[in-house]
Amino acid sequence: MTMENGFIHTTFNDRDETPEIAESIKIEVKNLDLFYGDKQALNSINMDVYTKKITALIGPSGCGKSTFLRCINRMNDLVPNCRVEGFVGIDGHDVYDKDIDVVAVRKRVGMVFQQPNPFPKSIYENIAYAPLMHDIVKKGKECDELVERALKGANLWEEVKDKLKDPGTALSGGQQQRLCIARAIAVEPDVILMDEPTSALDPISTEKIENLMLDLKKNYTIVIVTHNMQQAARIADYTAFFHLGNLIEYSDAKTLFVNPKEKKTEDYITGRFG
Ligand SMILES: Nc1ncnc2c1ncn2[C@@H]1O[C@H](COP(=O)(O)OP(=O)(O)OP(=O)(O)O)[C@@H](O)[C@H]1O
Repeated sequence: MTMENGFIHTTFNDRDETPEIAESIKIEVKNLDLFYGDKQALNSINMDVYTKKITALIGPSGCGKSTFLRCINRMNDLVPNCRVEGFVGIDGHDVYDKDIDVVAVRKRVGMVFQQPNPFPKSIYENIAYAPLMHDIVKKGKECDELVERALKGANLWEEVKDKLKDPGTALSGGQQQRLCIARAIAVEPDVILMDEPTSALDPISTEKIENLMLDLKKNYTIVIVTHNMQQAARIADYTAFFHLGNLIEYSDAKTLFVNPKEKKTEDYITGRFG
């Protein structure tokens, strides 16, 4: 389908014409405020993220997309002077509950970053390290099978099956990013967060990752930050537009791109600012 606003000429990929009526909620965000020191970076965000869907976060630089993404697995805990108020729930469990095991949260919520960041270890060890540490598998056959499964799940197996002992860092950028995705799915998360996962990649590697995301959403809930609106239109089921720390509009992707309700959203997607 061709976009009607004249700016993005793309087709919507693999998505129903009308969204399902009753989606199940995987992540519930209520009245979320975030401060870096005195500076408020997120203002009372309310948003439900739906199970086994791709949700894209878009908006101009500095609007809070990455900050919001990092709230979901508490990566912002690692930032000094960062304070979070409000509720982030995964399957109804408060991620910021004082008794919650943060390591367990990060195991359920995997993350893939802008720059592929394989460990300085072999391809095999990149995948096996966390599952062995978390006692998900035992060394040997069980672990070998998991490594194969994760690499197949990330559409990388055929390219690396004969060189599993080679360093992960020796792969191409696109292969390294798929290795990082394989590493994320190896611990069997529910949610995968992706922070501009293709911005460092060439168009062919980008297409492979986008196709991979469409495969992965059969099993995982995916939230992706992207600067690339065409990418959001191609792959996302839902899209959220942020501006200056506010969630301006959130809807199924088709509505947001073709028939946005807010003037600010329309101005952004038609290239008037940002
Ligand atoms: N560690 C930090 N300490 C202080 N301020 C920060 C920190 N990280 C982000 N910010 C500020 O918070 C705001 C939101 O930043 P964030 O990186 O979340 O935006 P973004 O929409 O992801 O931007 P970009 O698209 O450029 O990555 C910005 O004003 C930024 O300067």
